[in-house]
Amino acid sequence: MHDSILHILNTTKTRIQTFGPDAYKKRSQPQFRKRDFIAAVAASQAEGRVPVIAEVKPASPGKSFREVPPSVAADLALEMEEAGAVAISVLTEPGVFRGSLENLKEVRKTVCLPVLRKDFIIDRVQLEEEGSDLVLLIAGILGKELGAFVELAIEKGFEPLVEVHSREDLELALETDTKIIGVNNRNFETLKIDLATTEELAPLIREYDLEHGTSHLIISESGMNSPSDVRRVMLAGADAVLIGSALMESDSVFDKTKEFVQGFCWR
Ligand SMILES: O=P(O)(O)OC[C@@H](O)[C@@H](O)c1c[nH]c2ccccc12
Repeated sequence: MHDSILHILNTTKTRIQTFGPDAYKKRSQPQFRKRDFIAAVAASQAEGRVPVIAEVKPASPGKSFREVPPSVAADLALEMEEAGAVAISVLTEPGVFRGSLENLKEVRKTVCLPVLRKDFIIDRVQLEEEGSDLVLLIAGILGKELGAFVELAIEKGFEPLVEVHSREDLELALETDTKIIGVNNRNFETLKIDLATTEELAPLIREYDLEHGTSHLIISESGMNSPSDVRRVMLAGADAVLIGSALMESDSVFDKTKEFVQGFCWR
């Protein structure tokens, strides 16, 4: 693991210990009607759009994009929605990524799209926090506990998105009940991007599904800067893409999102 990721895991652990489980209000079920991400992806494809999950990301390791208080998060998400994004991802990790649960809450109140909570979930108590439609669970971090976290997430009313980066991660993911697998093109040890990660893993997921009569939605995550990057991962078998930095760095989040959404016809 890269130092910045280890730092995040440590501070997350400390935060949970400091505030203690009592600080987390139990989510009353059903908390709200979950927005159907899988249906949204199908609708987007049927309309000829590229399904883009657009990410509200104030910063990333070693890089700061912009100050994002909740009102700005909501405005950005609205621009993304109006430009045709299929869902919004909101960073809630408060240290390195400078996200917040307030941003998540404000975004979900403002847009009609499904919302993904992007964080480092390492403790069950985090699944009692602010609601979202989808929650990210990272196979490389949860390891053998992944299956139990997927079950709990489902029980709590979230749609899990299990993130993988290697064949070992993928094996763990395929043993769980997740319907959505995110292939992260960024290596958590070096933080380097390689879109070939999707080219390697997406076909393995397709093969698995054919053999087992199952069906997984594949999201290619990280490192896409242009419609041609998106084309590459879609041709490799991704159903949708997750883009943060390229949008946050642009002068117009609306225009940039639109560029990706309208990108090309891949069929
Ligand atoms: O900014 P990018 O390269 O477009 O990447 C977005 C998203 O994939 C990335 O933020 C991400 C993927 N997995 C994560 C896990 C935690 C925090 C962040 C992430």
